[in-house]
This record gives sequence, structure tokens and C-alpha cells, in this order.
Amino acid sequence: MPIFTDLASGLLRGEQVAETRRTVGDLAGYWADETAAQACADELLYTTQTWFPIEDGTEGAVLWGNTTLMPGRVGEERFMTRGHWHVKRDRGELVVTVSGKGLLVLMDEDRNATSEELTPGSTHWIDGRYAHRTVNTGDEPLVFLCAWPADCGHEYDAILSDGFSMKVT
Ligand SMILES: O=P(O)(O)OC[C@H]1O[C@H](O)[C@H](O)[C@@H](O)[C@@H]1O
Repeated sequence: MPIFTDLASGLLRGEQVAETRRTVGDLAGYWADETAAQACADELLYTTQTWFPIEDGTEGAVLWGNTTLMPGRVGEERFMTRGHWHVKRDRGELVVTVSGKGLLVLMDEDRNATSEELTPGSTHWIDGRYAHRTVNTGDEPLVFLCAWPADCGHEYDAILSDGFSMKVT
């Protein structure tokens, strides 16, 4: 069954679309200023939609989804996603910005970090050897679409313990 991707809003409609909602408090441990994070713990940070036409983890399959990242700051730090590594480092990801303004932060295993600007229409290849996180640097929601291999695996532990070497303020 096909679904509908609204290219104006970036939102997905259809069956087998799963949604998540994360608040500032859900990212406890990821922020530079945890005291500031506690003060706005209930604030909406980002939502995601993922289309699972096939089971997560299926080798050779591709998944499709979006993220809507709100504008704002925790202390000095801009609102961001957790960021993660792909467990299988040879699995990359594509990102297309729908609306808003932000940065795609990329970090290699030696903690060398770079960033790419997210602007409407900008299209990004994430090499699977890089941890990746998105940051909203504007004052409206940052919306982007992503496609990634269903069997890439998501690894968060190292980000939670060591963070990214680049903080965006
Ligand atoms: O999972 P996070 O690092 O918090 O990022 C939120 C989401 O961002 C993008 O949409 C990725 O493709 C998803 O795999 C990820 O779940």
C-alpha cells in the first residue's frame, strides 16, 4: 500500500506510519546545561514519522520518514536531535530539507566534526561512518525527510556518554 508524503509540510499520511514525540526532558543527559534542560523538560523538542512498509531490520530494505525539530534553546544550546551512529557503519542515509533552517552535524570516529547547512531543498548524503545529529538554527520548525537502510541499526550509548565534539549555540 502506498502512502502520501505531503511535499509542502513534509508530513506522511497512510498505514504503517509510526510516530514518536520527544520533549527536552526525554533527552536528559544529552544537553550541555542539564539544569536548564530540567527547567523546560516538558517542552516539545521533535516529532518523527517513520513508514514501515516492511519490518525494521530487514536486510536490503529502505525506510522513509521525517523529523520536525522545534526552534528553541536549552541554555545556550540550540534544540537538536539526540544524534546516533549506525551500528553497521557501511549503511548511509539521505536527508532532504523541507522547511526551516538548521545544521546537519557529522562526526567521525576520531571525533572530528563538520556541519552542513540545512535549507529547503538541500539534499544530504550521510556516510555511515559518521555519527549524525540535526540542529534547528532558525526560529521556525525545521522539517526534513530521510531515507535509511532498515538494517542499519541505531546506536546512542556513545553519544549519551561522550556527546558530539561540536556544540551549536
Ligand atoms: O534518533 P535521533 O538521533 O534522535 O534522531 C531522530 C531521527 O532523525 C532522523 O529522522 C533519522 O533518520 C531517524 O533515524 C532518527 O530517529
